[in-house]
Amino acid sequence: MKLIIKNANILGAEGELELKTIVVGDGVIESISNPGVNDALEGADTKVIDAGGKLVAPGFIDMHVHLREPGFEYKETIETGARSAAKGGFTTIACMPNTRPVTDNPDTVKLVLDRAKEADLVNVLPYAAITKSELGRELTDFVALKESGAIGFTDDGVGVQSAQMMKDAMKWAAELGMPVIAHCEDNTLVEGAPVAEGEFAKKHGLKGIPNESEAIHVGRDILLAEATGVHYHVCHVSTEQSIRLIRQAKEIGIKVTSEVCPHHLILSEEDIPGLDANWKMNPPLRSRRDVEACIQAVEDGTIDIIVTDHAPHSEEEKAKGMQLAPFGIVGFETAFPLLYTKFVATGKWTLAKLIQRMTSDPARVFGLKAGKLEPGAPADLTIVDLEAERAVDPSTFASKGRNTPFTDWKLQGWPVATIVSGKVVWSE
Ligand SMILES: NC(=O)N[C@@H](CC(=O)O)C(=O)O
Ligand SMILES: [Zn+2]
Ligand SMILES: [Zn+2]
Repeated sequence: MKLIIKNANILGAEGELELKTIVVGDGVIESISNPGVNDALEGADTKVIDAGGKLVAPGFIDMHVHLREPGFEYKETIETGARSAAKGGFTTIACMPNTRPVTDNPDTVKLVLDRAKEADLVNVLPYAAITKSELGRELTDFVALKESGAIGFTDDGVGVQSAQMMKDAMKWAAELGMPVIAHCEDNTLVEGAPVAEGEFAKKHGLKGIPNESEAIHVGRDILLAEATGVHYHVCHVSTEQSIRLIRQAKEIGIKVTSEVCPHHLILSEEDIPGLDANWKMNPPLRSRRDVEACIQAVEDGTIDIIVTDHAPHSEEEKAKGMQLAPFGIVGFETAFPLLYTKFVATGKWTLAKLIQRMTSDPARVFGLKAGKLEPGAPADLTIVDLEAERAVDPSTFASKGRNTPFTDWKLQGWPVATIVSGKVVWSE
């Protein structure tokens, strides 16, 4: 059966919107034509969606998410996480290995892939751990993990503290042609601190996380990437200093790429309203200066992609308060409207630039066959109502997680339908 999407506004080569008809067959885009050209195809064996002039974009790709299964199903499952992703317009997501057991063995990689297949919603790409149980003591079996379907190695949730361990990991990964994805954090500089150094920490008598705790690892790892030739990708960049180091490394041709989260582009520590753990995440909200540096870095390409770091936790856990609650906020269902409202509707970025950082750029960085609207590409599509405006209401989330600092924010540009391999996996 063919799928025909009529009255689709798609981004043209110059970033302008053009009304087109998209024809999908066998899960693949067959053609993109001017209105009317393919009317004859409409018939018995076709399903027609009238997009009514709404934006039809390549499905969003999120290369940093936490699905919590196996082990923490009370926070999220692969199915609820995948549904939440679909609701946010994402069609491909890459999940972190800080599950229980940690995804440090082929069986767990396979379990994640099997559950994702059963859920049959979005494409789920698993990362595997760099070290066993993410304890930083012993490397995992990279060859077996690659064979089982892992797409890269990371100990996200914690930094790899030993430089020698990181160097060995990079050597092996380089040999296998796999990327190393790093949560950059020096434990000796952050012990027990729940928020960033700054006015908020001072006012509430909390220990502060300094910027160097991130940038020290970024600098160290760039040197190790240079020495080993690995593709090194920096997780959730949040400081001016990290950006300076990445910019310089790119200039001299080291294979480094990086990502940033919507909250680090929009919120600073000055915005935290009080001791509410829905504002607690790792890395923490930093200074306004850091936020501006992150925005600048997305604009000039120092930061390649935008990711959510979707990190659901239960309400009980988040109720433990700023000091004791776990780090992390949910991200799928607010990401696009937040970025559209703050950067595109205000005229700071073009729509094409935002979409690029969420689709073709992640596909380029990680070598995925996705992220583009063209004949032959998988029919992974997102339909977005750029006019729709409404307030964020966590009680409506498909995710089990309700932990967001954006409750009641009035946002514009909401996804209305998500299509994966030509199949509608979510619609309003
Ligand atoms: N980002 C977070 O604040 N938390 C993540 C871990 C991580 O991404 O480092 C989590 O797993 O909850
Ligand atoms: Zn992390
Ligand atoms: Zn993470």
